Amino acid sequence: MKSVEVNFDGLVGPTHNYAGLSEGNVASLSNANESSNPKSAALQGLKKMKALHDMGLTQGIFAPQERPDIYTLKRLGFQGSDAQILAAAYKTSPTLLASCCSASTMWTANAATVSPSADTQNQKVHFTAANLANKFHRSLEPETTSNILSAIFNNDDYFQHHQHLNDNEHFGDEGAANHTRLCESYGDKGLEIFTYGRVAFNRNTPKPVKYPARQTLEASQAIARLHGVSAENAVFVQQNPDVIDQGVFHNDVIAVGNQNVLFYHEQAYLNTDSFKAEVSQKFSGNNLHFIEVSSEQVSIEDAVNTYLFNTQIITLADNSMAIIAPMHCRENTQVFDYLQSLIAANNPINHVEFFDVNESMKNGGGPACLRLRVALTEQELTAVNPNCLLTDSLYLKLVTWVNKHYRDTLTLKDLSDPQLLIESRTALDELTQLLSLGSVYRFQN
Ligand SMILES: NCCC[C@H](NC(=O)CCC(=O)O)C(=O)O
Repeated sequence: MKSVEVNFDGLVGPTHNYAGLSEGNVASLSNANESSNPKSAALQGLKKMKALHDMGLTQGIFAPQERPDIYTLKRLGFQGSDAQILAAAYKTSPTLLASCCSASTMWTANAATVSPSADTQNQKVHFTAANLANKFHRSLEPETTSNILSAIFNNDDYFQHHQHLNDNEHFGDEGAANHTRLCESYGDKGLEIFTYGRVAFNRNTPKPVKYPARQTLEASQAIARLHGVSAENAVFVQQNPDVIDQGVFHNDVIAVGNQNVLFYHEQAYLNTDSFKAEVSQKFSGNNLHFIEVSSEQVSIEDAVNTYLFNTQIITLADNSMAIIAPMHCRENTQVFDYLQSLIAANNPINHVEFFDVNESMKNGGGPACLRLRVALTEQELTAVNPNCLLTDSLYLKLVTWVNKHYRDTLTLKDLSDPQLLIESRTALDELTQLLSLGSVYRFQN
């Protein structure tokens, strides 16, 4: 049966801001406290979605979450009216308030891990929301993420949803940012590659020294077990701790796969040779392409600054592949030249398109961070909530919706403005109607 890969892009929420919350993420720290432009951020994201839709891909939309997260502030002891809670939280700790206002759910590569039905024992598509336990602001996401996943993939015959892993760093799970899948075509049984940063239950194994390793082996193994992915169809590989210490906080900052292509930096993995041997042995399709980029071609620093590997590799209707890159890759001469040589060389990638997703990049999120890939058979696709799939008319409605509700500048001080809370809830309430999501947010119950 024909299958497609659908990208579900995170719609940027109305409180998008730069708070410097992500230690180990170079862009997040270096842009801390700058003022943001939520309206442009959301429109940039929508433009990318529309462009991929126009290229013939099926494009999905993943709703943002309710922020400010008043419930978390109440749980942490703030009391009174919403306005009093926001004011007191800002006075106590602007960083705490910013954490409860982050629009970080836009990076849907961290929303969940997805195993397509071809890979799983019961032949259903499996979803596990990521617990994102390493960062407080991101640990607020999984419950609503699960609500949204259930509202999009709402059919037990085809879709199975699992509770996020235990909220503890031993099972730190960052979702699809550390998971990629190789396959011949999307409907074939694939090889799922789980990349982890450290082993939680064994202290004597390598790990980064400067920055946190967010994903553990134990979490990756639990996901594979829950999803019913067999050992022959899974590879567990450790990320090179040295590159985590240079700002590669997720594996998708340094590697990306699509079908029979794995595009990665030579320093991405800890034991590259044994990893490649295992992948070659377990990959059941033909013509596997390892596209390995050397440090001489592109340094780790340039990879982190331009997000060369946080690109999307997509398959077009004629079966050729295109690479969807951020503008930073065009502006850096060495990376731009490398990309020209990549598309000219003998491999399936023949085109490159550059996109301005700068508002997201300034928080360390490139094109690949903004999307969650879900490979679906034609039949499964008909079971997906149709209002979460982009059409020309939905695109126009969403652009109008953003222009109506979003601010074009936001500073950390603005996060304590009670009017922002009202604006966000009004916008999200309208959005749940546009996307037919039902009541996925707490304020709606
Ligand atoms: N996959 C890309 C994730 C980027 C995300 N950045 C942030 O949360 C930055 C938020 C801030 O600093 O305001 C992170 O590091 O998890």
